Amino acid sequence: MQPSSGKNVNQRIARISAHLDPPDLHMENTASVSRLNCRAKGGAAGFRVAVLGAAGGIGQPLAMLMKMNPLVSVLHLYDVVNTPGVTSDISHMDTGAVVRGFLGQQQLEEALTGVDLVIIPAGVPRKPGMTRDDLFNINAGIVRTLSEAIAKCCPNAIVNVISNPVNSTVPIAAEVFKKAGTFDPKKLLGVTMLDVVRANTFVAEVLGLDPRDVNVPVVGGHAGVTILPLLSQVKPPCSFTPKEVDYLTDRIQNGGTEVVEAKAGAGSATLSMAYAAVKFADACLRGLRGDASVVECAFVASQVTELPFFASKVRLGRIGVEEIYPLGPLNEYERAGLEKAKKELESSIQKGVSFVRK
Ligand SMILES: NC(=O)C1=CN([C@@H]2O[C@H](COP(=O)(O)OP(=O)(O)OC[C@H]3O[C@@H](n4cnc5c(N)ncnc54)[C@H](O)[C@@H]3O)[C@@H](O)[C@H]2O)C=CC1
Ligand SMILES: O=C([O-])CC(=O)C(=O)O
Repeated sequence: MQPSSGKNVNQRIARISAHLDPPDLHMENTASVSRLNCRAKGGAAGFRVAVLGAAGGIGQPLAMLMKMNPLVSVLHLYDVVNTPGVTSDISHMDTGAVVRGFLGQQQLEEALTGVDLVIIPAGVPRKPGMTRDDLFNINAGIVRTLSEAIAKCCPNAIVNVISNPVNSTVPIAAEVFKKAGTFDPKKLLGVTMLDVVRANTFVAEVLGLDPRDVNVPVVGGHAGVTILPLLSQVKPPCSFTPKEVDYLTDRIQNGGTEVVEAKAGAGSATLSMAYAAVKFADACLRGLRGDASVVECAFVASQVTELPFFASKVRLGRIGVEEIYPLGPLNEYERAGLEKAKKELESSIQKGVSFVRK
């Protein structure tokens, strides 16, 4: 019995292998990967996406949700630690995207080659008592290194920057791309979607609505007073008392700190951020596919104000950011908030620029 059952198994493997493309070389580097971890024929058509920092608190659920996205055909998971395990785990999900893992700096370029969208949640998160700017010293260097590799390996990809402080890391990426001669302002986007997601949730609570029916534009940047919700432009149209405006503005601006404090040293928002990142990445991919009227808020190179970068509503299309919308009519409260936001943003942007130019 023994020899014949072994033979049957081998025949079965041979039959399955005949339906598979050549083995995925990247995966062969990982621990328990067999010949069967190859790309199945008939895998979904779609976009190629890389997640840099894929083994982290945001990276893992983000990778899982991207594996569930029908617009994704190939998902590259890169980190400096633990990608073999995360890749093996996620690759068992019976969704269309093929998952490949890349571990360590020596595999970074391979992870980036040929991708359409790069999502960057790599870097350290806050602990209670820290500001996002306190992360600059570590995360600036990480984003610079990753951006250099992007400029080299996938200069035409759309780049979604999540790593904090976003107000500085986006200018850092822009400077790296400028140095490399690859900067395309339409393709570099700082992810501020979590501010919109929070604003929709908190406003819906106050109004007694389903958050899915609420849309709050949040402009400026992604830290404290630079996060400027435009409560006068909420859809559906509504009004708030001055007390509600104060409460909502404060809660939206400090939503990140609320989570940092609740996690008490164990990091910052990861699950809601992964959700927001995937919502935003999906919008970028729908734009790339050619869908009409894909509009989201993002921190981009902009002429909406006198600052070189600013978050506002943008229309996403085949080439990335196809249109940046003006802020629209602001009330007095929002105009005062805008002045405060610009002051802080200016120095955060300059700090990022100087980091690369120094
Ligand atoms: N834009 C936004 O709205 C938000 C941004 N963030 C930021 O996202 C970043 C990541 O947060 P978490 O996932 O919670 O942190 P984490 O520490 O759980 O994960 C970060 C991951 O990055 C990896 N990493 C470190 N250096 C790397 C490098 N050179 N190349 C590739 N990967 C590298 C680490 O190994 C780790 O797996 C933080 O900077 C955090 O402040 C967090 C929440 C919201
Ligand atoms: O607050 C943090 O450090 C993480 C973050 O950006 C957010 O949750 O909005």
